[in-house]
Amino acid sequence: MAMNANRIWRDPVFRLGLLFKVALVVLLVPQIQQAWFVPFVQHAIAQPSLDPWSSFLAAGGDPMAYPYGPAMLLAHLPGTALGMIAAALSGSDYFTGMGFRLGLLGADIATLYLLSRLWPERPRLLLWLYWWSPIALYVTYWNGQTDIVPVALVLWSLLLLRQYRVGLGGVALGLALAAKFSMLLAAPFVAIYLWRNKRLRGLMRPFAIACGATALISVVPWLASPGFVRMVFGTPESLRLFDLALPLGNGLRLYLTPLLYLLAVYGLWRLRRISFELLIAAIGLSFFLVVLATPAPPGWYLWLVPFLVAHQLYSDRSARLLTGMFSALLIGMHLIYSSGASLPVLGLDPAPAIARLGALMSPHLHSLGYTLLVAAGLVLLVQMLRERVSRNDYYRIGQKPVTLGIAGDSGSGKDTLSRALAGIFGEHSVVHVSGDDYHVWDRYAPMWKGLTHLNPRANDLQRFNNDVLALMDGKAIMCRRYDHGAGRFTPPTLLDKNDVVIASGLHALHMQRLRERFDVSIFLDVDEELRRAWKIERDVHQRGHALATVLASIEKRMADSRLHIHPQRRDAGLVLRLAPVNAHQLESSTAMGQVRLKLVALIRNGTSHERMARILIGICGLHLDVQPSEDGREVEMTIEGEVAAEDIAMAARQLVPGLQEMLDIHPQWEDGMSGIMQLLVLIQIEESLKSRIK
Ligand SMILES: Nc1ncnc2c1ncn2[C@@H]1O[C@H](COP(=O)(O)OP(=O)(O)O)[C@@H](O)[C@H]1O
Ligand SMILES: O=C(COP(=O)(O)O)[C@H](O)[C@H](O)COP(=O)(O)O
Repeated sequence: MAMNANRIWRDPVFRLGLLFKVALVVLLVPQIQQAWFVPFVQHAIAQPSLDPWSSFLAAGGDPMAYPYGPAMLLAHLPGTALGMIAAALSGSDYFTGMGFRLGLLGADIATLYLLSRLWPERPRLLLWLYWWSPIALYVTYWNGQTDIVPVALVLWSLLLLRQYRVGLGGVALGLALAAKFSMLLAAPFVAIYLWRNKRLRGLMRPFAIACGATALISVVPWLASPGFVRMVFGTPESLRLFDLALPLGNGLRLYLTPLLYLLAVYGLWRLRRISFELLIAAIGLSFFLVVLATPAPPGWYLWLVPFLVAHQLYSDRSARLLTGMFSALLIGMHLIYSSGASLPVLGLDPAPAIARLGALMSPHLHSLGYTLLVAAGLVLLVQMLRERVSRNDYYRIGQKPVTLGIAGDSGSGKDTLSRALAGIFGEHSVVHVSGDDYHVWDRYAPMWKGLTHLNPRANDLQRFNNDVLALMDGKAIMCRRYDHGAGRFTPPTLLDKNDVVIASGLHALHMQRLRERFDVSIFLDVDEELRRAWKIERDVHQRGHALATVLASIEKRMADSRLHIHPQRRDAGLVLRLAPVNAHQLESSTAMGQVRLKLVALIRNGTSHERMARILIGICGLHLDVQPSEDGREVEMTIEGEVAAEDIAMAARQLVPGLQEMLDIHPQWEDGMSGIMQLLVLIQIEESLKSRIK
């Protein structure tokens, strides 16, 4: 990512833009900076005080001069101080304003850098869309607003959030709030994003503490200052949120902007899981709603620019056309009706000519122009809603749980694979239903003299299927557990819905109605000698059975295994067969964990295996033998070799990048064939989710 940032600095489009912006900094003197912002910051430097707001008012300053918090002042100090030094050396106060504007150029460059880190794929297009953005050029350099500072801080916070650096991310958002309180509009969306993603829920507290503490430390000390309260809280700007209101009689008014904003917050809350991309879309849409629903000052439109850039980066030409139209209408309107800049170095001041043009515009024409602007904005907002949300892959797949069915004989590794998969999604996001919990009787029932556990009649498969289908539909179930230690059932407990449903059991793929609903159906077809060795090891040492009992049970179950368990193999989308590389290892006294295994994977859904094979060989250093079927609908891969968990993680980033946000923030990847099975299941999940989108 940093490489793209370096590419940006070297790009002629950046360098030309920088030259152009330096020229604007030198030549343009925005009225609001000259009349308000610069005198305030200059006073804060020349007359240092812990309460610059009261000090400025006491010196006869304009109460409208600086409606911003301490963080904004902090951002303006360096440039302005430099400018004041240059002014003192040169005897021309012009440099003070230039220093102030250089500070804004710095925030502008920081914003470009942050955008290049957030969306690194197309750096050249990003330069055209942001660095030459007409709205950004107009708001920051012609109108002279300083919203670029809080916008940069919000983007910094979002980038840190995506990197899970929530402490610093909270501080950044707290500083954005302390620069301009309106940035509070973004906070509910960030909170919902952290809360709705179980993998991120634990990050919410540190983020909120860091953000709240920073905002409080940055603002509370000045709440006792009458000057601060008057200049920062008393501004008419924040009251614009209430301008759009429906009169309901008796002085009662329905405020539409807060209403629309709250509906946007609720809309995000309704989503099950929210990707970072959806978070960005939601914040951008809410800013857009607020800006369109109020007679927003030009600075508020700058809040939209990063989100319009993201929209244009990932949409087609129509998004750029619509954004261009919206920008032209916005700038056309505000050039006439908002303050601008003069060019004293060139002896130019377009203000009188613009005022004359404004005088020609009747209120009707002004309203017509504003209506056109809002109409273009609404069309753009609807396009963003459609393309950034409704068509968002994550949005379309994320609203239903991912469901996995794992069947196999006793001791074939169903629970082990279930635990390994829960390790990469995070236990917090997985609900696991085991077929053992649906045995009709406990270990001591006399029925087991006649029936084996492998007989479907010894299991309440109807309830198993209904419960799994309920979880697939996002409903909670009541379920008892079979305790293999005691051989008894535990009392039923509530099993809540979750993002990933894993249903493992002897008969998990037995019922067609259920089998067809799984995103991935897996059959563990372990080498028989290996399975016996595993089962004996486990049943004797973990479940307390006598060796003779286990051996007798294995023999007794052979018929039912062939009759009821193995037929499920033909219905599985993914058949995984673990076998010892050297069969004699099982005969010798090799410890179970030392037996080197190979994996034969039969993949039935026509997954393109070429890239997978390349990465398993290239990144994981494995030996592969790939046998596609004649019709290309199946492929059998024999995988051998040693592979470390970190290589599995790297392969996953390459093979299933789209699933990264579904995994835990610290996925527990496994070494060896277990890790390969984790990877193969993820690949099948992605294939299945793609079919959901079609
Ligand atoms: N991939 C694997 N590698 C090594 N040992 C395994 C693997 N899968 C399962 N085992 C071992 O086999 C035994 C049975 O596994 P388990 O998951 O309980 O099977 P099941 O749930 O199908 O009855 C366990 O003791 C486990 O340690
Ligand atoms: O065959 C199985 C199924 O479990 P699994 O597929 O996990 O082997 C077990 O023997 C029964 O659940 C009884 O358990 P226990 O023998 O503990 O009473």
